[in-house]
Amino acid sequence: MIEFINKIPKAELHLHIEGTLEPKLMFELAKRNNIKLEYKSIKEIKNAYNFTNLQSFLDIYYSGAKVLITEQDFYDLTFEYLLKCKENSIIHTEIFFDPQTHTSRNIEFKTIINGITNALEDGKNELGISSKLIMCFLRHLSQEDAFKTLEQASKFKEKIIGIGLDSSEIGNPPSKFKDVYEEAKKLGFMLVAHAGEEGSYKFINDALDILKVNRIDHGVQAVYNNKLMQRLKEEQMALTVCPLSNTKLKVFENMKQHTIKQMLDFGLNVTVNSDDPAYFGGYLNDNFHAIYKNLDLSKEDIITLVKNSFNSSFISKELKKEYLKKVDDFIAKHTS
Ligand SMILES: Nc1ncnc2[nH]cnc12
Ligand SMILES: [Zn+2]
Repeated sequence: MIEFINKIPKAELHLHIEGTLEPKLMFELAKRNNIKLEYKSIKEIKNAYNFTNLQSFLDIYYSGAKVLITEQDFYDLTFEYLLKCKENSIIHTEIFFDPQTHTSRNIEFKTIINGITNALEDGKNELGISSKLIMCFLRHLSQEDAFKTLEQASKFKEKIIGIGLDSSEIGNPPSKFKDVYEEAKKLGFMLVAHAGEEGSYKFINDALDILKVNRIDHGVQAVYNNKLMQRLKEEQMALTVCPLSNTKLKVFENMKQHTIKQMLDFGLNVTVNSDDPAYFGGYLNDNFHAIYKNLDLSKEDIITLVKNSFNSSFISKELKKEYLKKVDDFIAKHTS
């Protein structure tokens, strides 16, 4: 089964590109850009990745991102992730980026987006991996700041498929960003938002009702409300669940406590994703291995999760059909 998991063609829908910054590249970029890191070795960095909750991670994650300065840095970061996609049999990926993390350090918007999208183009041509880019607003900042970021993005509209919302969930409800989401929708962006990661399940309802999102990122708190579970099932709302992230950030004490199998059995449209793999100890296949081993998933469960990812992606109907056929062909070849 591990071989089947490793090789089945997959889509990833919840991945922060800044969260793929491996300690080795962090050191290289720090050296290249003459930046002094707080850590003396890769081992020391890895030891610091001992999180107690979302905020304890975010502090370290934003600090790590300071080594990203030039277009080449963003290119290298992104291309390195695409090589991981190849290793993980990911044939389509939808990537988040956090422009405010960088523009607040006086890095130009065009430096960030050109570095990332040039790598994505090369990833398509050289590795055969298709991709979409989703711009996230940092929810600990103001809606006014989000509006400024939306304005900066307008010149690059054709490179960005959608808008997302991330960072510290508690204390920063979806309602804070109602107007900017309304504007983004008018401009034609797809809409997603982190909701119900460690914040209340009510934020999931709010992301749906107030922000009008097309997908929910995480959404694992939904299991605490039957009415919401029923709604998510009826709407077949996509939930981009990130198992290793959830255990690393103590949303669940350990993988045996994770509710993804319960959500799947209830009939929810759940997908598996890696969130910030360089910080959480594993890429997409590692996430699949962890839930497979700890939650007694069947082969059918794995197939459903994989198909859900393609069905919930923002690619065209034609490409969806093509990719789902690849999945079916793979299954046929590996079931006999
Ligand atoms: N898991 C996560 N939740 C909220 N914001 C994030 N930014 C990067 N990873 C995140
Ligand atoms: Zn995330």
